[in-house]
Amino acid sequence: MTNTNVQYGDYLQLENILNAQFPESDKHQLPAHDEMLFIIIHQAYELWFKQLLYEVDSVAEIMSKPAVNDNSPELQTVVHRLSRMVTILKLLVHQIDVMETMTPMDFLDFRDMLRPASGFQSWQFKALEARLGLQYKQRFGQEYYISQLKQDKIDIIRKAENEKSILTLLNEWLERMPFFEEPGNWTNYKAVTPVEAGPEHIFWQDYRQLYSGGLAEAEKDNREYFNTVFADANAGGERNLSPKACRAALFIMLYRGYPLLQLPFQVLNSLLEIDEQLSTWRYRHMSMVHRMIGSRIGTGGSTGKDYLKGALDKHFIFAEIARLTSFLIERRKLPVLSHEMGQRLGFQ
Ligand code: HEM
Ligand SMILES: N[C@@H](CC(=O)c1ccccc1NC=O)C(=O)O
Repeated sequence: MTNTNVQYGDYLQLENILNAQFPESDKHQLPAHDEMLFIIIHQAYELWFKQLLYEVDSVAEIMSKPAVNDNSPELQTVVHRLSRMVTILKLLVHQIDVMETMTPMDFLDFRDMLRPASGFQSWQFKALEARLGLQYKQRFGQEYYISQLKQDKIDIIRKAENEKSILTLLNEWLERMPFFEEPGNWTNYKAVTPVEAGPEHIFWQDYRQLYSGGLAEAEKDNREYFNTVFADANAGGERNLSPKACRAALFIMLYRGYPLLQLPFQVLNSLLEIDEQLSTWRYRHMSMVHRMIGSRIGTGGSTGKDYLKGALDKHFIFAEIARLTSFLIERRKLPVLSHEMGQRLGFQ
């Protein structure tokens, strides 16, 4: 056994973190009991943001490798860490309950002393959004984005924006999915609908026709929408996921029962859950803000609740994955894959 003498308090740097609460109300000698809670809650959030960033960075590192094997321990690690992030985010959503034990009148006791501080200055929160894939051009209220930040913190956010985000890495990973380009998987494919020889892959020709056939009259526009999302001719523009990547993601969702597609499905699913938890947090934060300060402007100078509503509506990161559910068809109508493809995906 290694001979050590690590002490609890030293190890956890308790001298530092337990002596890091300095209420403004004390400085002004205008005691406000709830400011201690306000500080500690924010500190707890920032510690968790740090952990989330640590997990995101590690996931990005694994996904940056030229080939992440779909059935490998590496993908297992990605899934495991993404689910950990989901669990942490759920905790962060619940933590709002504790904040809400403070009443608007108790908040007013110290609110004015905080200006211009606000959550706007949480560079870790912004870096987290950026590392996941939220781009500057997509942000609501760009005028506020870095308005309250000092240059060293702006640099941290810019650096996070310039690294390959999880969304970009997801696109690259999906594009590398090999199954459609291996002819042996498709020679014995039995199309359900009449297909013609042509440039479009037999599976997608078949699937497009199956999908169109199942649409209600009022949904006929979805045919065009299908092509917009999946046809190579429509690559580029504002999209983060290419048609090829979208085809791979849809295929994973459709055939997730095959062993080789189980982990990839969980990757997609955890990313959607991360988006959902972040959005739940934004919603709960916004409602809390409305309850706390009504329609007053924020200490950070924004319109307050209205700004937060705009961010809530626009800051979805994995929306292009979420919208793929419009293109699912019933399991019982799914084309049966060839024996060769079945073997390739792991059923013997
Ligand atoms: C009494 C409780 C709170 C109130 C009234 C409140 C209010 C606000 C307001 C008005 C804004 C918009 C910026 C501004 O103009 O000030 C904002 C932004 C923000 N707040 Fe809070 N907040 C509260 C608690 C929290 C907590 C506990 C956190 C946890 C870290 C937090 C994190 C943030 C973040 C990250 C933003 C930026 C959001 C974005 O740009 O999308 N806030 N908050
Ligand atoms: N923006 C809030 C104040 C506030 O919540 C806050 C102030 C200082 C440090 C963190 C804060 N939390 C989140 O915005 C307000 O306008 O009341």
